[in-house]
Parts: sequence; structure tokens; C-alpha cells
Amino acid sequence: MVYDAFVLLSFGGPEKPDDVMPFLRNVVRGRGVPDERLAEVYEHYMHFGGVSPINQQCRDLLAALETEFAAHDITLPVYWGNRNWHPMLADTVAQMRDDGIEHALGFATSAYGGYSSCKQYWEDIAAARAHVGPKAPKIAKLRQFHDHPGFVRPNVEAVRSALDTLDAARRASTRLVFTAHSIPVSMAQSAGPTGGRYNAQLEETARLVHAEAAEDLPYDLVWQSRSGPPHIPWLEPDINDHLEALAEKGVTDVVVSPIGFVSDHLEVIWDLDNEAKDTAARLGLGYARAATPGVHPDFVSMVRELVQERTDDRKRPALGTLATWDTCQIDCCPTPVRRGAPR
Ligand SMILES: CC1=C(CCC(=O)O)c2cc3nc(cc4[nH]c(cc5[nH]c(cc1n2)c(C)c5CCC(=O)O)c(CCC(=O)O)c4C)C(CCC(=O)O)=C3C
Ligand SMILES: [Fe+2]
Repeated sequence: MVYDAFVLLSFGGPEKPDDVMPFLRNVVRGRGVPDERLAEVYEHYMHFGGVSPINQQCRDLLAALETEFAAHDITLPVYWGNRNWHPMLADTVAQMRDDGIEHALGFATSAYGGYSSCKQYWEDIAAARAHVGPKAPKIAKLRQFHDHPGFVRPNVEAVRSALDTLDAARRASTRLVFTAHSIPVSMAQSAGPTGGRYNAQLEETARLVHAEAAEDLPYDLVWQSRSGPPHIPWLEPDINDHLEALAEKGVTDVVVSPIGFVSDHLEVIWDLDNEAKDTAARLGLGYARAATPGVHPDFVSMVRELVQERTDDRKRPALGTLATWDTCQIDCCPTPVRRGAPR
């Protein structure tokens, strides 16, 4: 297959106070998220002046990728389009068409399977192409990368660095806590071709990072950033409840590693660096949050390698045992039922 462009696919985030509400409405359209929850999340963004770091993190990743591609004789032009905020993917796809692009490779800023983390990016691509109409370029999404060494290694390093900031004398009562975005239980059950893939991949990533970073410590995988209406079950326990349970058991210190995310965006800097950190302080727990991959050189090389897998049929590194593939089944990760007006 001959590809003629690379496109970064991401979530998008507000970059000024006036962006916040319209951004949030884009995220939750038809999802039944209560107004009270939205008002709370609005305040999280306003705490940072209405600016999410995620767009700048995408710009930084793009800049690093341009350098990385050039160093490896990859001549694909680089584009970027988001699901929920500017640059919106539909505008990017229109630009790509104007530039004569016919078939691009897309990299989504999420390592895992499931509706929000994988399938919805395929839907974003389809919607953007439909919006642009005839001559819209095809976009082939690169595979999930939860067990790629270029994703695991930066997480291992980050956990080690975070551990180094805690009191070594209390190592015997220190615990490693991996977190990912909670999702509705129904979405977790229907993730991937046979279900349960989001959890299975996260469990594998946690196991791989734990084995390399701190095999002597006990560890858990828990959830953060729950959204949605309260009567719908989401994955539990929440990180904050889990910290309470750990403190009761005699744990004195925690390293929190957000393996569910690839950059330190708002769900990380608010939900972990403010909320969970406050919970830990109230409980008297030592607390260190491990960094996400961001623009770690191994992570940047991983994206380049994922491109090369598709252009020159090279080996596909995988540390775990869960298979990955290039094109998902059409009926995997079903779209949750939307309420109210369609998009
Ligand atoms: C699995 C998953 C990832 C990881 C995979 C990936 O990265 O794609 C992720 C990432 C992110 N989630 C983000 C922000 C939000 N997520 C929300 C709501 C939701 N997330 C969900 C799932 C996920 N979300 C779900 C099932 C909902 C319910 C509504 C719906 O079904 O869609 C809401 C609504 C308000 C609320 O929180 O209630 C916001 C504002 C940001 C941007 C941060 C920034 O601005 O820096 C990022 C990267
Ligand atoms: Fe989210």
C-alpha cells in the first residue's frame, strides 16, 4: 500500500475560556451527561484559565515526529485533526483533499481498544470524510500499541523516577497504582471483537510496567474521571476510593501511573495532580504521580515504527500476548445509544 500523508488524531481541548463550554458540549452531545457534572468539569478547565494542555502536547508531538520522520527518510507530510475541538478533523481532511492527499496513515492518541479509545476515532474519520465528500482522502488508522516497547518503556522509566521521590525507608509499605479513564461497564463488556479488550489490554500494560519498574511492590489497576449519569454503572473502584482502602490496609505511600493516557492532559493534571493528590494528603499517604509518555524519544520512535510497519512490512514489536491488528471488525465496540439530537 502506498501512503501519502500522516495524520495525528486526537481528542482536542479548549485553549481559552470562551472555548470551554462549546468544547464540553461537543464532547457530551447525546451522551446523557448531567448538567451538574458538566458544571463541575467546566470549573476544572477554568482552574487552568480555560486552557487544556492537550493541544499544545499534540503540537509538540507533531514537531518531534517531523524531526523523527526526516531522520528516517520518511517524507510523508504531517497533519493533525481533533474529535472535539479545533483543529477539527473535518477541516483537516478538507485541507488534505485540497493538497491532493489520497491515502493517509492516522495515529490516534490512545493505546487501547474500545469505543472511546479506538472505534470512535474510526467514526471521526468516517464523519470527516463524509463531510468533505468525494475526493476525501482515505485514512487508515495505525494499530493499538498498549504493549509496544515504545509505550511500555517510557512508563517504566516514569514509575521508577516517581518512586525515587518517595521515602525509600517505607518501600515495604509502598504501592503502585495504575489508572485509566473509567468507561461504562457496558462499553467495557463490548470492547473489541470478543469483549473486555479495554480492561484486558490495560491489565497487560500494568503487568508489563510493574514487572520492569518495581516487581517487588504490590500493584492495582483502578479508574478515574468517571462521567455519565449516576445510575449507569462505570468501571470501579475510583482512584480516590481506592486510596482510602489502601490507607486503611496500612499502605503509607503510592506511585500513581496513568497508563490509560499518552500525555499529561487535563484528566491527569486535574483528576490526579489535584483531586487524588488531595485525597492522599488527607489520608497521610506519600504520593508521587508518574509522567505519561508525552514526547519521550522512545514513544516518538514508536510512532515512526508503526508507520514503517505499514510501509515496509517490518517486524511488529509486542511485549505482551494480546494480538493487535490493522483494521477492526465493522461490528466491534458498538456505538453507545445516543440520547437527544444526533451529531
Ligand atoms: C476511554 C477514554 C479516554 C482515553 C482514550 C483517549 O484518550 O481517547 C478519554 C480521554 C479524554 N477525555 C477527555 C475529556 C473528557 N471526557 C469526557 C467524557 C467521557 N470520556 C470517556 C472516555 C474516555 N475519555 C467517556 C466514555 C466519557 C463520557 C461521554 C462520552 O461517552 O463521550 C468529558 C465530558 C465531561 C465529563 O468528564 O463528565 C471530558 C471533558 C480528554 C481531554 C482532556 C483535556 O482536555 O486535556 C481526554 C484525552
Ligand atoms: Fe474522557
